[in-house]
Amino acid sequence: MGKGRRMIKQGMPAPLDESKVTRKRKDAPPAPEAPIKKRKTVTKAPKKSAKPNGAEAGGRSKAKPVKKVAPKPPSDDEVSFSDDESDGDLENGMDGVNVTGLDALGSASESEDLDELEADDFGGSDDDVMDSDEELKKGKMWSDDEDDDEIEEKLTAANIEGLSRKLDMERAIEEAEAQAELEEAQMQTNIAGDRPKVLEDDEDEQGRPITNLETQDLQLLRTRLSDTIRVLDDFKNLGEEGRSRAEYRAQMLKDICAYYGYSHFLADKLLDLFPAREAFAFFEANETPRPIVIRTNTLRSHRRELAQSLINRGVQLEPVGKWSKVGLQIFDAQVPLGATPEYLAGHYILQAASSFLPVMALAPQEHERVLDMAAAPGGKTTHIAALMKNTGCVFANDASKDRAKGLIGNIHRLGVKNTVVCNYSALEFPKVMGGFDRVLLDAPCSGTGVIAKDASVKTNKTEQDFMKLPHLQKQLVLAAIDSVDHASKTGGYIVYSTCSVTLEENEQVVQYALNKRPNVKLVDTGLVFGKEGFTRIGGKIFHPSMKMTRRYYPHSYNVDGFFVAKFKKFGPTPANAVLAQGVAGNNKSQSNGAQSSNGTQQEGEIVDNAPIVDDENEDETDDFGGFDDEEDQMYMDRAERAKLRRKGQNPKASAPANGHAKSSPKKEQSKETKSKNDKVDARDVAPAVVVEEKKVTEKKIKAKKPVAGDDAAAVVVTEKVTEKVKKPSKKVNGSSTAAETKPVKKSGKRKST
Ligand SMILES: C[S@@+](CC[C@H](N)C(=O)[O-])C[C@H]1O[C@@H](n2cnc3c(N)ncnc32)[C@H](O)[C@@H]1O
Repeated sequence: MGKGRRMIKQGMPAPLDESKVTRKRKDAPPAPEAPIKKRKTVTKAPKKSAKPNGAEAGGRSKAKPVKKVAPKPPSDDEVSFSDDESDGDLENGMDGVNVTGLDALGSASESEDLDELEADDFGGSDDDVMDSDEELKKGKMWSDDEDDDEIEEKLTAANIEGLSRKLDMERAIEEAEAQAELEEAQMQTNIAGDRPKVLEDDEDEQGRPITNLETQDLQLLRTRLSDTIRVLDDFKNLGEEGRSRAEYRAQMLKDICAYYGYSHFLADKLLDLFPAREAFAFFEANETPRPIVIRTNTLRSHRRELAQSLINRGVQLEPVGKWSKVGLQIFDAQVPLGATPEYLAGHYILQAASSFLPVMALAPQEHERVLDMAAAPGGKTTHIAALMKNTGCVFANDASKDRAKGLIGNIHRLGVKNTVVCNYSALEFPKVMGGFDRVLLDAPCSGTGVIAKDASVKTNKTEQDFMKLPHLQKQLVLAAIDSVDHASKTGGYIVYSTCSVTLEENEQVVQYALNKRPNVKLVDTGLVFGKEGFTRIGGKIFHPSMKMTRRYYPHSYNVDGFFVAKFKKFGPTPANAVLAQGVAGNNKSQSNGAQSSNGTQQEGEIVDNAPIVDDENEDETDDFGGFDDEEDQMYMDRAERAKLRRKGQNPKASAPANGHAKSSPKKEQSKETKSKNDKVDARDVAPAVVVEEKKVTEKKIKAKKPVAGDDAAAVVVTEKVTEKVKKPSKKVNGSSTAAETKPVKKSGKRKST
């Protein structure tokens, strides 16, 4: 038995061991009161145990140590949003999609329910809790960005005292729980090596096994679950004769539904992701809340100063882990964390640890232009702005006007000054604006990674949701890719993230993007922990580079379930992208594509088409088949003439600087002898040409739907907005394309010097 999950450090844990899986607290014996150094703030009272699915565990009367109630903070993402937010706000394809109560969306967000702060979660004192003086003196607790020499004991002394008292108390509770569990296991579990009798012999008239086990008998259900897992772990030796693995798996599925209260459909989907034992750990971890974490807002404070202030207010905390320089894990708070003076002054934001990860992967740089496509309530936007030190420009967009209000609130509270809030469906990008150095798409999702926070996900997700949501996510990820400037000097990156663990919303979406956009490739996220994305699972095969994506699970890292993928865009968006989608799957190479193991293509995984091309061998093929050399040359020549005119020279009198004669020598070249390099030049030069055509206009950045009165005014700025330049139709592969648009360089771009 381990310590309560709220005490387990977030980040890389020890390998999974069932004995360490948090026991359901309903099973916990009454807390031994005597050995505990009782603190005034911790009240103990017997509490009725509850079924994991939320129902009362009938008749079971085991008491458990009762929670210390911390005042609930006005969770930053909940304050301003109504649950009944109209779907009309979520345009384009969101209708009828059962997105996890948007309040819980983005584990992301800061919706930890502080009422959950229970005393019995503060257990344990295992090694990974850094609380010793030794470590403190070595300066291990505070991150590299802080001056180690200044990690004074005075900062931590109060904290340590409180922590160690709590640890003593929790250790006693955990030991009692562990002992009870051991005794129970000895009584009820088959002795290792025996073949457990798990499957029922009796069958009903239709030949289905009759389950005699009362589903209400949680204890027996749990025992059977653990026996089933033991058999599945060692089927050869422990499986009953004449029984198949599938039968055991079916039994496990049934028991999981009964024990944890999942729909059959969702439990089946989640079970498919893991080996049996790990699946059990996953379901189990979803029954306990993740630790409360705050992110220091470095625009207004330093982590050390913030920690000191909160410790002075009686908050027990420590750095979230070495992987973050700004996170603080809260173990106990005697003040409402959402109403401290530090909170109100914007020194921190309540934010789940996993929500740091996409922004860390995005790694925005100072002076860049960054788009956060689905930004509300702004946990990640404000993190991005802080990393950029309020320089450059962040466009924080959300389709929900109500949620955008919360986003604006957070932006103001945290002192963010480089951000423009907009209210579009992200599907409208890059039409609204393009050419970003980096884009974050923290996509709307089913929330299967945040079940601990929103248990309704267990039952309210339907098969339709897992069709509609991925469909939207796929469209959004293409919009994200198309909004990035592949030629950005500092960036050219797209990060896609969800707080879901399903394949449909993660690897399949990423694979779809790879298939549809051969001008992107997956790159390392730079995150120091996380499991590799799947390259092969359940008959599905994904591109080998998928292992560069990262998966996070509650049972592995004690963080919300999460997925992070990082793309690098290395070529312009194919002019014929839309056409390519139309004819997808017909032909050509599968270099980015996925195939099922039997070689058949699967929906959303396969499609196209053009091969991936590295920057280096861009000259090998015209990947997108959409460049018209003559037309490009015309633009280049026109740009050259305009440039000369600007310099006061007569373009007719002098030859263009690039050596092309006015009449374009390219026209004289035969198609066969055209250099492929010319095409690359054309791509590079084309945007500048458009600038010459003065198609960039000065506009008010569209807070199309004004979002929040006075607040909105503060974040709406005047910017130069990209406009599209209509290009004439042209032939691609012999067929006429629709009139295409060409992204235009924005002269308003504020670049790093
Ligand atoms: C996971 S939440 C974003 C959390 C946010 N990134 C944060 O860290 O606070 C997903 C968001 O997507 C928004 N959304 C849903 N559909 C959208 C669309 N088509 N375009 C833009 N935003 C959308 C929802 O309103 C929701 O706020």
